[in-house]
Amino acid sequence: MSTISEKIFSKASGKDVKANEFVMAKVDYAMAHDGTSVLAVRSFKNMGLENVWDPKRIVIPFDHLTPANTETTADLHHDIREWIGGQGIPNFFDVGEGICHQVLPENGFAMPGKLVVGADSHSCTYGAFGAFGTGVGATDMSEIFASGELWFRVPETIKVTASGKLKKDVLAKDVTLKVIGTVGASGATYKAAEFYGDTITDLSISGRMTLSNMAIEMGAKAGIVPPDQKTFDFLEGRAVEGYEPVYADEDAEYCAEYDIDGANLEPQIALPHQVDNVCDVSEIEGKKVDQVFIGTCTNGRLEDLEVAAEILKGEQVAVRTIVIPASRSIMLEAVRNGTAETLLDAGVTLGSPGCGPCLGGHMGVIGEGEVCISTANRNFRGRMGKGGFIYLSSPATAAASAITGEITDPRTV
Ligand SMILES: CC(C)[C@H](C(=O)O)[C@@H](O)C(=O)O
Ligand code: SF4
Repeated sequence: MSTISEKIFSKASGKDVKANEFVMAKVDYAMAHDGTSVLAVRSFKNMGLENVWDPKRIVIPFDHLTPANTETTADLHHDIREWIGGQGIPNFFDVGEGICHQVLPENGFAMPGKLVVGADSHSCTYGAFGAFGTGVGATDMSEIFASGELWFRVPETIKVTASGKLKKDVLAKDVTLKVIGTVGASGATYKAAEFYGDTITDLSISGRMTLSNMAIEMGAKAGIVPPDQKTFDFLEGRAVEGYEPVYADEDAEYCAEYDIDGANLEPQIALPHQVDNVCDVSEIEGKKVDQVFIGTCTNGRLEDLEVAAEILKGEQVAVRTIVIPASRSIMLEAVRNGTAETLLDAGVTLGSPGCGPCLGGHMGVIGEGEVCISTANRNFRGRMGKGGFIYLSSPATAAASAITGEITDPRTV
């Protein structure tokens, strides 16, 4: 009678464990990016350590401030590159390769049954593949760099079931926002979520990543989709090693259960400045926007760019619209299949793969009082620029709003 998390932690700690037990767990893959590796490496060196536990199990993508925005960033990138070279870490993804949470799955590091820990809160994205993916702080990451292990309290699990076929232009992001609006921004604090129901199994891998990615926005340690044939097909020829899918037992214990009506779901939007401040897009249609941003580890995948291109085809954007593919391979595919051309024809600014303006560092920061509709996962006050207002939506709603210059239900354009 175990949940997926209890089973993964049992395997990772070598003993049968239940929710709320403390365990020392062996980490399968450890990730830090340009932002957090700086602190993790500093802490690693402060411990007087020389060599990491296993270079092959560490993955470092540069994505947050790439290409470097200031001399300070360039210097930090330089120092980390040197450290990576010195440690012989083979899985280094430099400027332009993409966002960590896209790069790891694309390169087969996110696999069913594995414990994948990242020094970034959205490491829960790997749950889309049936892994226990979770974020930790940079100093915890330095412990993993040193020993390959970290202590955890095995989380209790909430069960979220979404049923019914989604209507046209209602996307994975709308399901995700509905889940967060229902559970609340702290409704799953220190718990894991497991996602069930035909709405979820019908989602593409990309859509499942959107859902798992935002598990942390309801406080969850992990957001796990049980692996199925779609997962195995995606991992075929990609997984870096063998894996064993893990499923919950029929009589697994959940601390709370939520049901989502997928069939009657409308396009959703999160209003400033809280991610669970969610309503139907139709309720706030007409609100003027200054900028549209389509990208991030939540919605910067090919499918998202294609949805936007389909809506923008033959149209012109009314406001500045920034599209940033989540990885180089996505960008390449978008160039090859004409998606990039359609977007550029419509007046879009195409950015190089990475986090872009998601956390207000560069490439589309907004000004005082400005409104941005974004496909990202967070709309905290000041996140994309002091005094700005962020609305979170699907790429369809964002693209429709780009045409009109105001928040627009994608079914009306
Ligand atoms: C910079 C990093 C630590 C941060 C995170 O952990 O989430 C960032 O990726 C974010 O989305 O705010
Ligand atoms: S795209 Fe945004 S949410 Fe995702 S890792 Fe980068 S900064 Fe964090």
